[in-house]
Amino acid sequence: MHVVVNAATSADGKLSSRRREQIAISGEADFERVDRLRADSDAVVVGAGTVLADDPHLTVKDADLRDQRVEDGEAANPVRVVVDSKARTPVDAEILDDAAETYVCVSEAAPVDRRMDLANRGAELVTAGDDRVDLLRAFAALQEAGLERLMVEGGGELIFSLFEDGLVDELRVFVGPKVIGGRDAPTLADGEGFVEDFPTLELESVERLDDGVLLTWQAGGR
Ligand SMILES: NC(=O)C1=CN([C@@H]2O[C@H](COP(=O)(O)OP(=O)(O)OC[C@H]3O[C@@H](n4cnc5c(N)ncnc54)[C@H](O)[C@@H]3O)[C@@H](O)[C@H]2O)C=CC1
Ligand SMILES: Nc1nc(O)c(N)c(N[C@@H]2O[C@H](COP(=O)(O)O)[C@@H](O)[C@H]2O)n1
Repeated sequence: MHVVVNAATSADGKLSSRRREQIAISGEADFERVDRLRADSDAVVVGAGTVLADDPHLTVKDADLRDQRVEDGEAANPVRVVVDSKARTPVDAEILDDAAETYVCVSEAAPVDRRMDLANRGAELVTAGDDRVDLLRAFAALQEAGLERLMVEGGGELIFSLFEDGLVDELRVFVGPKVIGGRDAPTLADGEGFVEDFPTLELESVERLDDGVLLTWQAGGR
């Protein structure tokens, strides 16, 4: 399995504002790059916080890229995955439409009726962990289901946990020309934060894109 974390941050490292509303940080060229990365992935993964905040669709926007996937024998869109400990994903969420298959990874603490609602909406449920999703087990289940190339789009809580569990192979960050600010605004890696054994990265490339910069790092675990 190969896990790429992709995100866009403001110049001051925020994923969005303290209101947690979706903000277009990427420009046109970066959104096109993200679309190509989605098209090259088996699954696009987000946390429940991102679903609740953004109601994303997580599909490939360019019809030519979708056609190419179908020509290659794949579904038009990659599988969508939500990491959602308490099964809070709304049943009318965009990611539960029929544009692609959707997996919801829940913990044992997720209420049974919520799990049933999601299953009735066609979601494939993966249960791993007691109070919160055990990412190592959940990702192993995704791999068993044939999902090898994973793209994680956020948000900050999920990205931190993936680094904590040593699950990140590559980090791609578009740093855009905005200052968002705010101590409560989400950053690239939130969670508890590290105080030692900081994950280290190896810089692979730096590319000017739109009015920002794309940084590509290889992640070496902890
Ligand atoms: N600029 C960008 O590229 C992106 C920005 N965003 C922004 O990020 C914000 C959402 O991020 P967050 O609030 O951090 O939520 P998040 O998307 O990281 O989801 C956190 C949730 O994931 C679930 N979860 C289950 N197991 C977990 C585990 N082991 N570790 C961590 N989480 C686990 C929990 O339900 C938790 O509440 C929104 O404001 C959204 O707009 C989100 C994605 C990309
Ligand atoms: N790459 C990137 N740049 C930005 O500026 C962003 N705000 C995001 N957000 C992510 O994209 C998701 C929306 O996807 P759909 O357009 O609905 O398919 C959003 O939920 C974030 O994960 N990404």
